[in-house]
Amino acid sequence: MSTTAWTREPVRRPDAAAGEAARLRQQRLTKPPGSLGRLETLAVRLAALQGRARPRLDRVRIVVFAADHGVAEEGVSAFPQAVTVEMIRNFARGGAAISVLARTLGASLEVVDVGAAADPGPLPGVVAARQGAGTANFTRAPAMTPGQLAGALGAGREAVARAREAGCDLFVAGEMGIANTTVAAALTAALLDLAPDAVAGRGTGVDDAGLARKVDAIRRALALHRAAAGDPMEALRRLGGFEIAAIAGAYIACAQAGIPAVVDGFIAGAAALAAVRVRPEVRPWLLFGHRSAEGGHARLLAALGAEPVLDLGMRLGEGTGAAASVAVLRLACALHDGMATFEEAGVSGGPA
Ligand SMILES: O=C(O)c1ccc[n+]([C@@H]2O[C@H](COP(=O)([O-])O)[C@@H](O)[C@H]2O)c1
Ligand SMILES: Cc1cc2nc[nH]c2cc1C
Repeated sequence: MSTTAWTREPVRRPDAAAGEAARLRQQRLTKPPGSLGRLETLAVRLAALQGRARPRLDRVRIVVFAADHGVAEEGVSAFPQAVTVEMIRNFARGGAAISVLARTLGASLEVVDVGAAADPGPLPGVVAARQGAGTANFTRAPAMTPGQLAGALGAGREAVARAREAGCDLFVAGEMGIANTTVAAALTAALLDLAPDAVAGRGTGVDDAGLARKVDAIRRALALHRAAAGDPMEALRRLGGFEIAAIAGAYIACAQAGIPAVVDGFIAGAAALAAVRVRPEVRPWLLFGHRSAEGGHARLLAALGAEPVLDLGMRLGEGTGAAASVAVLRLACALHDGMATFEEAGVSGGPA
């Protein structure tokens, strides 16, 4: 039987010397100091995380974790639950937004079924790590049993192990799960002690009545699981979801393996919050790809002290916002690696 003991194993520390070497190189490149703004600091950060003065993003791994949620029966989504498994098939056929972004970036894409309500059966590029046919409705019971939580966290860890084996400069976790904005909002509210209406948004596009049902479902769930709020692992078990726990597990495993991860939108952000609350040393390994349009994401980012790379009004999930940011991160690395120094170019006014 799987356990969560591995989540307490040591986490790597970023390489301060590689970061400092990258910072000094940035000062010598042919531009006024700081003029490339965050393209400079992102390259320096990636250098420290990858332990090399010239970071590279040649091998990007994207993993979409998919699962269903018992709370969907409360009428909190604009779409039916069947969309989760239908989208798993769409990922497998290469027709989803993240499929296009992965192809365009030359990134490898894997899908992990952590527990959609319907079993899609064997599909190319889809790993079955099913913990059940969706979680329990958390307005009535804990979302997961301890065994399911351990299995879901382990599914994330195993995805990182496969990524590492394939060679991985950067890990992107995406998610797919009808009703998971309700789950992410409940978890965020519990971990940040916020009111349900401060974190609930329209998700896939619920109307006013749907939003009211969502706020009410979160309110009832927080009341039922009140005692777990101070224990992030228990909050994740009671108020989380299979794909959210898998992503939290993946972030912890990335920090243990020394692989930087780019966090996607609101749902991945809630997983990041849970991972950081369980293991605060995970935080330096996380870059934040974008600010989602979903209500609540801005507060979540603020609580994590995170400044996202992009703000494009996206709210799709699947890892799409993080994947879009990879293009910018690659530009940061290319500038850092390819620009001439003042000395090389014979340009005056460089550092002494
Ligand atoms: O990533 C985000 O910020 C985001 C914001 C809104 C919706 N989503 C996606 O939409 C689905 C959840 O929306 P909902 O309305 O069913 O809770 C799920 O599959 C997510 O990937 C994702
Ligand atoms: C079609 C569709 C695609 C998605 N991708 C992520 N969440 C989604 C939700 C819906 C409804």
